[in-house]
Amino acid sequence: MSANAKFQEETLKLEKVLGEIQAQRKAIGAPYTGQDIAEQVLDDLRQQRKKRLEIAEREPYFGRLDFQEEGHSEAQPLYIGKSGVGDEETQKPLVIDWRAPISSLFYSFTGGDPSVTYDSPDGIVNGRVSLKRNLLIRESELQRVVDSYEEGQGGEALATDEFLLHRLGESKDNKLKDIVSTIQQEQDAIIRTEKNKALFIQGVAGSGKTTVALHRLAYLLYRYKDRVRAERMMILAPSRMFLDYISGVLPELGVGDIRQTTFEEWALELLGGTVVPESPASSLEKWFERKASKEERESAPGRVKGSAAYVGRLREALARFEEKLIPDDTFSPAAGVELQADRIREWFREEPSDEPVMKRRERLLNRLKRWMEIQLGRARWSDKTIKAAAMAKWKSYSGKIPPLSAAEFYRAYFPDEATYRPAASKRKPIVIPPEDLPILAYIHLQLYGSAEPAYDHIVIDEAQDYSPLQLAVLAGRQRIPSLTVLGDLQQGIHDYAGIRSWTELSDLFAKDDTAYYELDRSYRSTTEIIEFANRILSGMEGEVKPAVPVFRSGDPVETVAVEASSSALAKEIASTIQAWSGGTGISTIAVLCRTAAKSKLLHAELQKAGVEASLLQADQQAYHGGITVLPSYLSKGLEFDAVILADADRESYAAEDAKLLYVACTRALHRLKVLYQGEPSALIV
Ligand SMILES: Nc1ncnc2c1ncn2[C@@H]1O[C@H](COP(=O)(O)OP(=O)(O)OP(=O)(O)O)[C@@H](O)[C@H]1O
Repeated sequence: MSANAKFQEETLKLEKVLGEIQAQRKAIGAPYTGQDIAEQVLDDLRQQRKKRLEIAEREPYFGRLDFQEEGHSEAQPLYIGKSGVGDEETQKPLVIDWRAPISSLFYSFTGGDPSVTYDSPDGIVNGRVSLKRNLLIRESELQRVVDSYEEGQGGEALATDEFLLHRLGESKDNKLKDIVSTIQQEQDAIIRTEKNKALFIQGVAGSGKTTVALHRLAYLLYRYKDRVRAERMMILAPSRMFLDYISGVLPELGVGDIRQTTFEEWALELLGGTVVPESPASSLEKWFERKASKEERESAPGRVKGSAAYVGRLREALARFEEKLIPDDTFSPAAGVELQADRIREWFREEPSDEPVMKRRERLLNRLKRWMEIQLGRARWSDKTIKAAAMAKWKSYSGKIPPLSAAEFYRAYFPDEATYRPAASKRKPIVIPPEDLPILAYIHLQLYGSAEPAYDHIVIDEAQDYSPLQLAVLAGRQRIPSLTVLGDLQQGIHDYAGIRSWTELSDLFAKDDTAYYELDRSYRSTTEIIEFANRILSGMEGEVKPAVPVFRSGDPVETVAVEASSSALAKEIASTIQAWSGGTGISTIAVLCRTAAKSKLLHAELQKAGVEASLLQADQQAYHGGITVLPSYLSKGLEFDAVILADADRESYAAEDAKLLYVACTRALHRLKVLYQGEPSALIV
């Protein structure tokens, strides 16, 4: 069939599907505003469906796979889209949800042998693929039809996926996008991994970790409909700004209501406003605005206090506390009415051991109250004086089992290590160093538990910056381990608090409960940029894994010496920005400096040179796109069409700064320019 005929065929198909979607959408009326609760619930579902149909109307599907199931006489064309749409009359699927078992064929089939199998809820299904077609539909218009496999046409899928390259070549705005139409085989395997695993993903910069984790959440909600709820899922990311950057992906995948927060916010909420951390900006400054030695980073409080060994010490202290909780005193609410300490201890042990300590304490005290009521008998209990005296005894006994707060507990059991000052008053929060926050969260959960239900699934992004303690705190909020933990050790610029190897985290789980994947293909940057970044990696200590580029060629990376004056630097940057902005498909540009202080100076200098740029700082809530000046350590996780590294000199990026320089360079999609004044960093020569 000619390309024209294919286009015609697909145009007709699209008209038919759009007609059906529109009819279904129109049949759902305006939102219900009445008081009937049952009707409200039903309408909520209807409105959710309407939203999905609206998304589907813009782009109903992106792929077609012609599949002949074993035992069937002919191949069926399957259209795959972001959500499934059925023909209301025939009840047959018009569009199949990308998360459906059969859709996995679209992602896993890359040509070669057309005999394929996929896992369905009823078992393995065998069959043959005769066509794999990509369709680009934008705003309900068919724009491109590209076959990546057609039976009898050579047999091999195109070596480089034209569709993928087209997508990667596009310029980016200030938000991460979904990738349903071009999910790659190795990414699909991660997305579809079974729910009950602590899944660890080590992936090079730009390998799609964040994107894949978000798609996995959408998949789990679809696959485990009956067991998983969006309200019981959580995404943890390093900052509010990063959360804003990824905020568009889930709604586009038809997923709402998932809690998206940072570990810090989550833990502070858990502790109910009793503590506040020292400013995070000042802690970043401590590690990035001046050089910290290797020894300093290695023995940093975050490393020591976040280690698995420290979790062990906390656990042991909590066990000691519990052991000694019941005092040796006899409880005697009235003359001749006594309960020995051993008996009370027995009662305490009878409380369910999976309940937090303080809940058990409360139940025990209530039991004592009931006991004393029975022992005193109705006549004496109704005597006000006797009752008041007994209650006073009960109160004084309760006071011997004090309900310690987490902060009080840590001070009592680790007096040399809890360096914060006690609260000035009950209403004032205690100011704590950042490394104590996970400790207090851990203690609080053991003592008091949480009012929230357990989490069905937790995603932790940039997990190389997490300590074993932080992960232990989170895992404690699940009944069964179900986590997606992703990061890149090669980008571990916060190693003063994070890990050196994934086993530090995975060792917290039973072997059978864990799964580990590596992603080494990088989709973000051009081959030239990836090769440049890989050279920086090779200067790093220990085992390094270079990123493998998808073959997408761009302009060479330029390394330019600039005259040693701030105005010369600003002039060079201004002219680069001007050249790049001239219709080369570049809309976001980052100018990266080694520190926040330098970024501020350069930003002012650029303004003088007539460049309209925004300055991005540590406490920022959102990244707005356009031209941005920021310190390189804040660029982690983000991406820009083009990056200018303003100060790649020997002093700014010494050998131990390889990770930071790697992060900075791998933010660029299409263009990278590296400037230095004086001697260039040894990492780039
Ligand atoms: N299969 C894919 N199809 C199209 N684009 C993709 C694909 N996989 C990843 N990308 C793109 O690559 C870029 C990097 O993705 P993402 O930010 O998720 O990677 P990451 O591994 O989390 O990166 P980093 O660790 O460097 O922050 C994004 O622009 C994303 O859209």
